[in-house]
Amino acid sequence: MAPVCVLVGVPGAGKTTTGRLLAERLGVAFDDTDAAIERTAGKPIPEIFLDDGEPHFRELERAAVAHALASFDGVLALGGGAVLAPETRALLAGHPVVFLSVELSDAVKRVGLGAGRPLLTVNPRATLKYLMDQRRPLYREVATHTVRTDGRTPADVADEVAALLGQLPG
Ligand SMILES: Nc1ncnc2c1ncn2[C@@H]1O[C@H](COP(=O)(O)OP(=O)(O)OP(=O)(O)O)[C@@H](O)[C@H]1O
Ligand SMILES: O=C(O)C1=C[C@@H](O)[C@@H](O)[C@H](O)C1
Ligand SMILES: [Mg+2]
Repeated sequence: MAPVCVLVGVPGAGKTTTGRLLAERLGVAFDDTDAAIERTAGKPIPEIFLDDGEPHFRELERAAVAHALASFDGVLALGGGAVLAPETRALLAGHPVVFLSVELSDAVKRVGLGAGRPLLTVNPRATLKYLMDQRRPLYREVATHTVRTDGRTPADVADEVAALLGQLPG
């Protein structure tokens, strides 16, 4: 069993929003490693960061991604920072991975004040720029496809991803 599609990208790329729409279109389940971590930990991500720290969150994230890649057969959205882990990048090889790209200006509009996103509570614009610069090469490394999302609706993005998946072998 393996996901039909794995979505990666920075916060605000639209992984959750587009992923849900894509799963509907494909008639498969949707899951989000952020939601899986919250189910396991029994508390929201901002609380995990506060109570246990980011390194503990990253441990939970590595385990959640590994579990989902081995056992989930729908559309899977990864947390924005999941690709930071070399083990996760290695596990993604061989999966259909779509990098949802977004420019800083659209991402800033989409995340607003960063509510619910513990890394973005102070100066979301500067932090997003840092995260994008740090992670863009990692998203590109794991991606089999890249889809631009700037100025496009989630439905339009989901349609393009669905079309790309139709071209994947097997
Ligand atoms: N293509 C789009 N156009 C406009 N708004 C969008 C688009 N995609 C997502 N949004 C909006 O941007 C916000 C963030 O989207 P979403 O939560 O799906 O991002 P994400 O990639 O899952 O972020 P995170 O990594 O923090 O989980 C939501 O309010 C969503 O409605
Ligand atoms: O970009 C990140 O590092 C994060 C993104 C979210 O999806 C969550 O996984 C968490 O808030 C950390
Ligand atoms: Mg999300």
